[in-house]
Amino acid sequence: MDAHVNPLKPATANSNVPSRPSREEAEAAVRTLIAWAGDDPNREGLLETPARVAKAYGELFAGYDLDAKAVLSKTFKEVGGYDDLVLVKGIPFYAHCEHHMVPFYGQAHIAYLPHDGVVGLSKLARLVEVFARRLQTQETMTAQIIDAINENLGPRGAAVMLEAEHMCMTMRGVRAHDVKTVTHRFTGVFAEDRVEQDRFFAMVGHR
Ligand SMILES: Nc1nc2c(ncn2[C@@H]2O[C@H](COP(=O)(O)OP(=O)(O)OP(=O)(O)O)[C@@H](O)[C@H]2O)c(=O)[nH]1
Ligand SMILES: [Zn+2]
Repeated sequence: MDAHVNPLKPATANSNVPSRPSREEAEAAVRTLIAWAGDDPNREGLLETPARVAKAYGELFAGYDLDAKAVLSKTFKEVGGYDDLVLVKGIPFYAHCEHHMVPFYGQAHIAYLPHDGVVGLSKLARLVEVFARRLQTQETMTAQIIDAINENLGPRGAAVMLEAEHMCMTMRGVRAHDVKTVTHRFTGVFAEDRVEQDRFFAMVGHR
């Protein structure tokens, strides 16, 4: 998926904030953080780092320039009358927690019960990218994914589960290793029917 992300997005493309600082300002901020960490931004090994970090941010936070509606715009109706559950499980994602700006990463499992056609399977993985490549909480990301599915596909039901490890809990802070945070949300038939929920959990393989 990374190959489709533009690492050099223009500084003006974000509609969520009034304006972005220039690339030069972003690089200066990185130099400040290097000095704040205790190193010398002028030593040889760090000279190009601000430029690399700015470029990396273009990739890691590309989600601000991605649009869920565009990702889910194309559907297919010719599926032989198939209208049962579609589950795409184990979609890997890397996000950054909005509290510490360090990664949390794991897998997303997305299911829906089609109403009027199905969406290309890759689009569900792309949808995860739209929201993962931002400053996030796991709860917000879970809600945003299912809201986008409901708004754009109008399914009879949808289910989203995220399982993630938060590096702000492992490499700093409480240093609780191997802790997984699980969030899930059900809407439509999945919210109303425990049998559908259990089917989702069983198919995801969640114990
Ligand atoms: N609910 C939720 N909390 C998160 C997420 N990512 C990080 N956090 C938590 O955000 C909280 C921020 O707590 P604060 O007390 O403001 O910050 P802090 O002093 O750095 O907290 P510690 O991590 O406990 O050292 C921490 O408990 C994190 O574990 C997330 O996706 N969802
Ligand atoms: Zn955090």
